[in-house]
Amino acid sequence: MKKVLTIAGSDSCGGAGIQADLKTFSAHLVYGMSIITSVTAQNTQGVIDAYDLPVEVIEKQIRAIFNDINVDAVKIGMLSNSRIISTVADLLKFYRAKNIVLDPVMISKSGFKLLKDDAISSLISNLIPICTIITPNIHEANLIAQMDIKNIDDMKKACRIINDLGARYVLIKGGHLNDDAIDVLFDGKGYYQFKGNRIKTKNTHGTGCTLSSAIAANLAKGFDIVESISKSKNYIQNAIENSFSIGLGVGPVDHFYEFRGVEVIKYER
Ligand SMILES: Nc1ncnc2c1ncn2[C@@H]1O[C@H](COP(=O)(O)OP(=O)(O)OP(=O)(O)O)[C@@H](O)[C@H]1O
Ligand SMILES: Cc1ncc(CO)c(N)n1
Repeated sequence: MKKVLTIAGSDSCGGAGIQADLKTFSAHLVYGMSIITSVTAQNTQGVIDAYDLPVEVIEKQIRAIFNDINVDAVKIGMLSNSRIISTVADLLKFYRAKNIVLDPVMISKSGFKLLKDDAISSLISNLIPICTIITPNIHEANLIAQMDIKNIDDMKKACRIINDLGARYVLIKGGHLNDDAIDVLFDGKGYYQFKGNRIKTKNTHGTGCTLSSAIAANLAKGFDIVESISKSKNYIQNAIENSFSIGLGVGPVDHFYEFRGVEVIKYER
């Protein structure tokens, strides 16, 4: 059984963060583990508050896992301040963690800052150089590459800039542009486009968390980077197509659509 670790924040309503990551791992039939960095109070209408765990507690969780278990892939989500970022980076380096998928979470869909403004430079200098792949959305890519991305050509330019900062693979997600949901990968040499059809729904809570966790699960299973992204893009496309409402605001995607097939075996008495 492949073992995948998420280092991220808790989302009380279960659509994003640690909860989305663990659901995604389960749906990919890998064994999921979690390091909680922050506890958020949030629902489908937004993030109400966030409480960061002390770095000592985060460090103890990471040491507990790596001192005992061989981790096949790591997904990094919400790390809210520069002390947490440098602690996580130092420990992942120390334990020689492999297949690190960095989702540089910065701001929630409702506008709550999940990363302090002054921590972006720490994310760039500490985490980008050690990750296997970084998966920013347009807004995050703008801040990291200092650009104003408007189209696919701009996405390509930003990919190259972020690759120069030390990320081996860069996947910029086009969910926030208009038209099709096209994600662009740069592998240091060339570009790949992963094209999804834009689905008209408000229920897209946790799409970024889900995509990055799926990539980590697929890398753990041994697929190469392009195959891992391609499978994960299919997974998120189906998960959004089957998304649903659970409250008044932005609902979650369906991690387990594949398990909801039509029942073919009935019983008789
Ligand atoms: N309406 C949509 N239809 C189809 N695909 C979508 C849609 N919205 C987002 N996606 C896809 O979902 C994935 C996540 O992208 P997105 O840009 O939403 O991430 P994000 O902003 O980091 O998400 P999060 O809200 O979790 O922070 C990408 O593959 C993107 O193309
Ligand atoms: C804890 C958490 N991580 C990530 C996101 C993504 O937006 C969120 N809303 N909450």
